[in-house]
Amino acid sequence: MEITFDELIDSYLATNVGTVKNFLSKALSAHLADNITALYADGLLLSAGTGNDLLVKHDKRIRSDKIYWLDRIHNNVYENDFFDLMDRFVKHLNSTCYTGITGYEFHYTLYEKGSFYKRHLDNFKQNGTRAFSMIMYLNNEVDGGALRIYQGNASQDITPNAGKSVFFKSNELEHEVLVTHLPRMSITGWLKIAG
Ligand SMILES: O=C(O)CCC(=O)C(=O)O
Ligand SMILES: [Fe+2]
Repeated sequence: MEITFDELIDSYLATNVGTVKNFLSKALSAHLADNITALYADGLLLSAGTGNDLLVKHDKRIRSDKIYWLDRIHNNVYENDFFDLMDRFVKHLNSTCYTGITGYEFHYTLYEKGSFYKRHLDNFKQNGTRAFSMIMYLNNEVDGGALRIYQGNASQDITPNAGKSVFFKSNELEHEVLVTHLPRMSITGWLKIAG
């Protein structure tokens, strides 16, 4: 069993914000970064929306990242390694914390230089199906682009280094992505409970 799983869960239980370095191996994060770079070069990344799926807005004043949804159907060997890792993590989380996660969704995210995502909650509905937010960073070089997470009057900044993962409850913690001065790459997703 990956020790990073327990480190991520323990830090979540202690502070409401789980973080762990090397959730993704160096090799896997490098391959995933290559994939997102290729998708970007091919023009396959889309402007991300906000709000629910029925009413997707593309408001560049709120967020300016670009995304690409991951799916096992794409049959990419590294993306499937990522999904295998997530399957092991969800199984471990459910068996140790009785979280009842039944699904997930993940997308690649690219913040071009100058991009950001203003303060928000990932799940603003009482009964939304997004239970936990989870982000894995793919960048070797970082300049700006911290993830700022708010709790009460306090906030903490998380530097988006390659391999690091962040994990928190989707309907509890407001957060924002500060302006990045270099391209910033990640996989962003949600662990879901039945709706
Ligand atoms: O990339 C991050 O650090 C956070 C992204 C985020 O908040 C989101 O996509 O909802
Ligand atoms: Fe978010």
